[in-house]
Amino acid sequence: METKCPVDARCAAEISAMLTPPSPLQLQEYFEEIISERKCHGIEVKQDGNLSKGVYATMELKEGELILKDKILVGLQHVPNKLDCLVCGYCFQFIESVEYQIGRKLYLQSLGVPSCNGCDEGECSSSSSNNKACLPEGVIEALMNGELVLPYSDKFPLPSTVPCPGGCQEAYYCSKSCAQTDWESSHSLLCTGERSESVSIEALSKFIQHATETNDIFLLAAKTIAFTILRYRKLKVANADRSELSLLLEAWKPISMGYKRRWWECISFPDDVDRSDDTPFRMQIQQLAFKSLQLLKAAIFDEECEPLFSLEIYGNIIGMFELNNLDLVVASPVEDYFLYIDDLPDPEKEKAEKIARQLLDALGDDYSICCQGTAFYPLQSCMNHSCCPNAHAFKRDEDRDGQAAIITLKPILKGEEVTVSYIDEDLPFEDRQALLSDYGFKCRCNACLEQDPNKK
Ligand SMILES: C[S@@+](CC[C@H](N)C(=O)[O-])C[C@H]1O[C@@H](n2cnc3c(N)ncnc32)[C@H](O)[C@@H]1O
Repeated sequence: METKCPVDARCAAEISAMLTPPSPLQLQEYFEEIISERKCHGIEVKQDGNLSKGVYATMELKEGELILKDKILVGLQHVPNKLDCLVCGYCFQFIESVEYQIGRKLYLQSLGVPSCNGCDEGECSSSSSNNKACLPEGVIEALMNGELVLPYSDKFPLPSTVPCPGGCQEAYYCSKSCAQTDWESSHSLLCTGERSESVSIEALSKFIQHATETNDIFLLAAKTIAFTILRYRKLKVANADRSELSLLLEAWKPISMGYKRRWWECISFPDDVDRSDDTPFRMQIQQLAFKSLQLLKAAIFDEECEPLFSLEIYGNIIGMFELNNLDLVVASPVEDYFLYIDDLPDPEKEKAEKIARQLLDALGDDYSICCQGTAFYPLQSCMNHSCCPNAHAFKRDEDRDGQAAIITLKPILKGEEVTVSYIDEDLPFEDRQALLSDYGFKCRCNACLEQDPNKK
């Protein structure tokens, strides 16, 4: 049976206003501001005749050019990945020191905490299953408390850790400014520490537990809702005379720009479920979202922002993450450190390897895992797919935080659309179309038109 949410009926008019796509003018103004803020050159966001937006070149672009670095609007490090990498909770750069990152991982391994082999999207492996060498006593502690400094680690400096100002001991930052910005943008409502501004820390913990056990996309949806509520409160202080709805729509504007559909309607159908179970599967997903929403409501409800707690809005927020294919990946300095040692000339290498080799053996195959998560990038999420793309997301050596970098793959003419591939474009035609059907469209790029067996 379809899940009914009372807020959907009570706030129908507000929800409809929130889900109405922005007008071409609103869209143009919003993205012009973002493009100028990000100091990007040579691109614009435009709608086509069907009101679907895309990114277009406003000048000739050369091959290999960085065309945009996009900041995260809301982002999240995957929960299992938190055990492998300690990163800033706002900008997602690695923090503390190479020694601490290694020591922390070894310490968690020694407690039997499973490691998530994130970069390969592999399965979580239990550390005890690998044949890892033991280290002399006290090495792990010395790595973590700074007593053991590894040779050449000064070539890979990391910012020291700043704890969450709310005292939750779960979020850490690279600077006071990242801590403050995250606090003001969403964390003050989602913090479980003593300074939390949530309605109930107990309810919040229940919501977090449910999301951790089911799908951490709910944590990202909660961040989006907290972000909108906090923007609403700030706007209200500065514009006391404006109506609640106009303030809510203004607060919601950055999210309103993202392409959305209801999560239970657009979620990829799992391979291991019988196709005839499509309807029950989608109803189950809707029920799961409703359960999560009720837990979140008990934790951070704000009456003036009630439409944000409707299943319709919650489903559309999660669907936005589902359809926008925006992985958050940050390379680990631990990997760079070991590669650096390996590249040293002798006799420096021989000396440095004495300790490096022992650490590598103790860490095992998963010695270095990148930071992995999901994020919403306002500009990158406007890019359409092509199986013969002219740009791609590519992190250069200097890209050490969660920002997305888009680089051209070939020269792009003025007025041409800038496209990326959402999938592995080297797959055969049928496999590509099957994967793209999860995004709700049939690709008609030149490669697909050429390879379509049914082409006339
Ligand atoms: C990340 S958004 C891209 C921006 C989107 N066109 C918009 O209006 O916001 C992904 C969605 O755009 C549409 N899309 C992307 N590439 C497409 C393509 N090659 N052909 C048709 N639709 C496409 C699909 O609806 C997809 O779910």
